[in-house]
Amino acid sequence: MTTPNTEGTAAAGSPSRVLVLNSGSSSVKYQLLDMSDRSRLASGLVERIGEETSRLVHTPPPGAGAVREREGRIADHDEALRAAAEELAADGLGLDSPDLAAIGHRVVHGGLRFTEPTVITDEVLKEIERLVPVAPLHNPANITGIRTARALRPDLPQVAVFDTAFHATMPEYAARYAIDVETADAHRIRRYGFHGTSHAYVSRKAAALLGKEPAEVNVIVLHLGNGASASAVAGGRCVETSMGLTPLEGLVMGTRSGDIDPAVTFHLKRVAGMSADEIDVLLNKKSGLVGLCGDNDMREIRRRVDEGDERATLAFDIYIHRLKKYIGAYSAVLGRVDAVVFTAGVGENSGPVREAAMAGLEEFGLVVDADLNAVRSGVPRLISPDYARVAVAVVPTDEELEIANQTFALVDN
Ligand SMILES: Nc1ncnc2c1ncn2[C@@H]1O[C@H](COP(=O)(O)OP(=O)(O)O)[C@@H](O)[C@H]1O
Ligand SMILES: CC(=O)OP(=O)(O)O
Ligand SMILES: [Mg+2]
Repeated sequence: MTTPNTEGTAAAGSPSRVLVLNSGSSSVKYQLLDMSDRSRLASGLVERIGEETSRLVHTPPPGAGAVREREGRIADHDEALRAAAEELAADGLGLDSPDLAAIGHRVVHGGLRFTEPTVITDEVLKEIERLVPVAPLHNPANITGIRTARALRPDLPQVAVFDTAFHATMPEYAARYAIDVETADAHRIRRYGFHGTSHAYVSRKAAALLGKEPAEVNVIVLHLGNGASASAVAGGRCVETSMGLTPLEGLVMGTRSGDIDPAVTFHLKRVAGMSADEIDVLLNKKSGLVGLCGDNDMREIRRRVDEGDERATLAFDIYIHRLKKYIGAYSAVLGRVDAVVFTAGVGENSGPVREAAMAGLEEFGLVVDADLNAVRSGVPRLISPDYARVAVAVVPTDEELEIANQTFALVDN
């Protein structure tokens, strides 16, 4: 890891800050980090972009005042980023600062080509655009973020860090679908996997929590946010993950179905008369937890479960059942499992999800300690008892820090 030189002549005053943009389909998370000590200077979230009820929440540097909020329509990701830039400027941390070394962007789909952090040129941007059909909810937002950031600071290196990159090590037998090889290859149809920045960061942190090197451990990472995915990481390398050509395959998610029989789509077209676009919206935005019970926030679902609500209970049970199938499958893929690790919004915060997902898996060496599971904390921690054969852990993810590290490593030379 490079530590910027703050003394001497050549590097004196060399820029050491990185702005990270994590643009989702209807949100932007941003963070400004000082890479000399990896501290977070300011951060924020713009959510419900495109709706009347958009909201920006900005956290200024420690000691520089209270969290600020703006409510009211923010039309698109361009406007969102400009609003974020205004908030940063109000803290004296504007994008025009000479201290800024680079802007790092989360880009969800990197296809076959991008398996490393990449400085964004016109040609790279074109390739990210070409991948829109396989990440229709995500790549367009990432592209808008890149365009606006380039317009605001055309002189600055902009770096793309890809969700797919960490999964590029999957063996061919895990990455390939069992469909006609020529057709698959002609259209680059294969399993790419997503949330890779998180799976990489969390699997490394989990090894550290066990007092081991990443190369020494096999872990199953469960990234359970609004989008959700599992990965099997053997000795620091991803060998399996639950998302595929697009972020639709795998686990039950907030609004996405995860695995279904692909024939459901022909059936919807032939029998229900739906178009490909309508089926896309159904499976990506109106399915998963929201399709099953009308809510996609796990807090609300748990509240309803506790009140005895049948639809919420069934939705919860389907979510947990799918998780268990993946834990079992990935245990078999790995052969030996050292840790099962929960992360992201649901994984980090929902004790009931962790408890239910581990229930009945004692034969796999998986046990959760109820007291440890009830602890609320922002640091990596074990929730399994000492005697358990396999560690169960909660490791908060930090995609922004990981993107900042990869971005800075690329530009700081
Ligand atoms: N205290 C909590 N208990 C249970 N679930 C929570 C809690 N806080 C957040 N969540 C869940 O986390 C989800 C958001 O996770 P996050 O990782 O931020 O998702 P994304 O990055 O996809 O927006 C929410 O939709 C909600 O279901
Ligand atoms: C790839 C993906 O599903 O991302 P998110 O969870 O941010 O929607
Ligand atoms: Mg996320």
